Amino acid sequence: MSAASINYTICFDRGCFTKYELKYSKVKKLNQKKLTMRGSAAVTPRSLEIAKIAAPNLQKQVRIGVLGASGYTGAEIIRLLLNHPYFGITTMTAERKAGEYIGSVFPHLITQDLPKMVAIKDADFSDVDAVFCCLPHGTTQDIIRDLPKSLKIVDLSADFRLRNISEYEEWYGQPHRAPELQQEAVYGLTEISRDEIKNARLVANPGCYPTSIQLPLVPLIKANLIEFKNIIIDSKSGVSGAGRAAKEANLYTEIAEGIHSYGITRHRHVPEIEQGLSDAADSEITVSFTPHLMPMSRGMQSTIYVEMAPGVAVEDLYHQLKISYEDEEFVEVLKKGVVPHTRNVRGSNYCLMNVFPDRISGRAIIISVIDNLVKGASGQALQNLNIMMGFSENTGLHYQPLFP
Ligand SMILES: NC(=O)C1=CN([C@@H]2O[C@H](COP(=O)(O)OP(=O)(O)OC[C@H]3O[C@@H](n4cnc5c(N)ncnc54)[C@H](OP(=O)(O)O)[C@@H]3O)[C@@H](O)[C@H]2O)C=CC1
Ligand SMILES: CC(=O)N[C@@H](CCC(=O)OP(=O)(O)O)C(=O)O
Repeated sequence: MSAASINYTICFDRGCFTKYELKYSKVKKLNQKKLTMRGSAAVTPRSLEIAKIAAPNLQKQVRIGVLGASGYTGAEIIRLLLNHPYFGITTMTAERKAGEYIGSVFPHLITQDLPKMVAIKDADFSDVDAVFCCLPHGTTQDIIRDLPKSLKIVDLSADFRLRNISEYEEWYGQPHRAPELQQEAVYGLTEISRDEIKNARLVANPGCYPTSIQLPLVPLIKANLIEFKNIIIDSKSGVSGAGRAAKEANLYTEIAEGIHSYGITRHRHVPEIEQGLSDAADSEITVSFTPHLMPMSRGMQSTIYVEMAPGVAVEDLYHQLKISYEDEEFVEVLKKGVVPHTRNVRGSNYCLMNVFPDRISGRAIIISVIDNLVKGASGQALQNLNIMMGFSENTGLHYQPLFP
């Protein structure tokens, strides 16, 4: 920028266009979906104003599609993307809510100018570089199979998480219809697999429970600090984990003022957790896993009971977690004795964890907390796409937890 003039670029996506056209007479409405203006202007209050608006838009160089924008993880990725300097939303899809604007489905987004949601069959992927696929598992395989091969994809569903197709079919109760894509998919537990994620076209974003469980256990298993048997995991989730589609079991009266277990011994995250832990151990690990539903909208805690390897003390587990995550922005091993609370990660991409001695000698209790919709879904998905597109991993993820 010279002292006398200022370079500006204005890149208007559909929806944003009219707003700025009214505001800045320099911008002529063209009959285009997208208009990019470049030039220079004398430094005046107006040109500075244009540049201020233009700078972030200029940089929105990656065009994003959100499939399943009308669901909880879709809404959450939109919330995060709206503050992302390089990713701009050009396409959004819905099923029942197709034809509606996001603000009518999610009023907390009503102030945002975003494209109308369309049915997937009507979506135009010609102006999309990457998609977040926020669709129910089972539906995702067919849809991803038909997307242009040039697209980078982060799939939030479980469809491509299990390498073993027959295991998928057993736990999800349906045939896998895109096994060839499964071979290509990279399991996207960011802190553990970022080197593979960098070169991936299709990333299978981990489940929320498996994220909260593998983050603390993988480093301890890799360091041989815990026994590979008798791992007991007790997890608790907020109700948004079940998605937005109406279900009787998720009515306020069924959830409020109580807590209950579900999926005992047969929850579909068991094979995903065991796959990750077995990879870390390089031998087969089985776990006891029981999820619970909590009367809160978002948040997740996993309490994990382990046996330490002979001669290992709780301090060794703590030290290992500390050194494993000392350079990680989104995983925080708390000070000794501090108990992680789900309320301290709400709305953020953080995982907080700590390890405590059990009163039974030789055993330890690990606690980790995440926001199921952020680190457990959309936040981690954004972390992964940042890596896939060559941006700094934390871009657009500087949200501090909400309080209260
Ligand atoms: N909620 C969570 O905490 C987490 C969820 N996930 C996974 O992310 C995915 C999305 O979850 P979530 O956002 O909670 O789910 P929701 O039920 O809230 O949203 C599902 C979305 O998919 C759309 N949809 C439903 N059926 C179809 C179909 N047949 N074809 C095309 N679109 C369809 C819905 O559109 P419409 O509403 O318009 O019908 C909606 O936009 C799931 O696979 C889930 O398991 C992963 C980690 C955590
Ligand atoms: C509370 C609740 O119902 N949670 C969901 C898990 C969350 C989720 O969406 O699972 P994926 O990450 O595999 O998609 C469940 O138990 O099936």
